[in-house]
Amino acid sequence: MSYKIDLSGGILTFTIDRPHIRNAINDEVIQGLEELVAQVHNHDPQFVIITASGEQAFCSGGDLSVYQHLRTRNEAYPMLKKMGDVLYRIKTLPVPVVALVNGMAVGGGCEIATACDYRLVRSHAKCGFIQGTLAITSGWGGGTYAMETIPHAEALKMLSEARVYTAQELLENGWATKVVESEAGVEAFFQSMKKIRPEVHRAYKEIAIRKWQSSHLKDRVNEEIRLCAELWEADAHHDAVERFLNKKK
Ligand SMILES: CC[C@H](C(=O)O)C(=O)SCCNC(=O)CCNC(=O)[C@H](O)C(C)(C)COP(=O)(O)OP(=O)(O)OC[C@H]1O[C@@H](n2cnc3c(N)ncnc32)[C@H](O)[C@@H]1OP(=O)(O)O
Repeated sequence: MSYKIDLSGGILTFTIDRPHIRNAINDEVIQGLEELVAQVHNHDPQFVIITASGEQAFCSGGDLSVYQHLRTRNEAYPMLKKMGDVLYRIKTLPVPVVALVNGMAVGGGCEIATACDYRLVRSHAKCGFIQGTLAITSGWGGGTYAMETIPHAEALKMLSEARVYTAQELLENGWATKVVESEAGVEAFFQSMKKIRPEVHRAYKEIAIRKWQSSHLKDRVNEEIRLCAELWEADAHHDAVERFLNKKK
């Protein structure tokens, strides 16, 4: 299985479990995220955590060995939309969603972390919207969420530079909630959050969801997905993916 879902101490944890491929996202992981959303509504946890196996990567984005076969905008759109839809459902879950960024989060991996309410970033982790180096934009909603999460200039810079940022840089631009050296830092975060009753956390999440609904966040995400699909079919994108996949051959 490419993922794990565990419930413990009122926390539902989703772990991407493909460390050999830097926890890249394939269709099975997308289905797992859809299962995560269903389990939140079944088990009523206090918090949701999204993380990944190993220390090297949180997530390296879409699995290029699989998605390289999507050539046209019409072929790419269904994958982008399916992942974009489940990421929106994760963002609008009725409880706080915490990304434990255990390692590199690049491309769609950075989008997943950005969709979460909080980002606890390990000090060695580097994260960035590197889609620009593949001649596309974010395509799962992450660009829209970045504009919601950090100041405009910082978001536009992070998206447009298409590079990885250090944990310290991510703390300075507001993307990282906290840089954690070890599990103790994560534990301290949850001990603090658990001092407040679940119904208060849910009420504040409701306020955020109402803001996103009234500002048509979902429509903005859908436009991002459409634009990414358009750029996807250009030779510049396919050539960049080809270079990555052939880099070691
Ligand atoms: C809308 C979202 C959008 C989309 O879905 O298209 C994207 O996410 S676009 C961005 C797609 N992701 C990338 O371009 C990142 C590609 N990966 C890397 O740049 C590096 O792997 C990095 C920086 C994440 C880690 O580098 P490191 O040197 O630590 O590891 P390797 O590069 O040697 O990778 C180990 C092994 O995993 C394979 N790998 C890594 N990432 C991916 C990926 N996203 N898709 C497929 N395969 C991936 C890599 O090829 C190596 O395989 P091996 O057979 O061992 O050579």
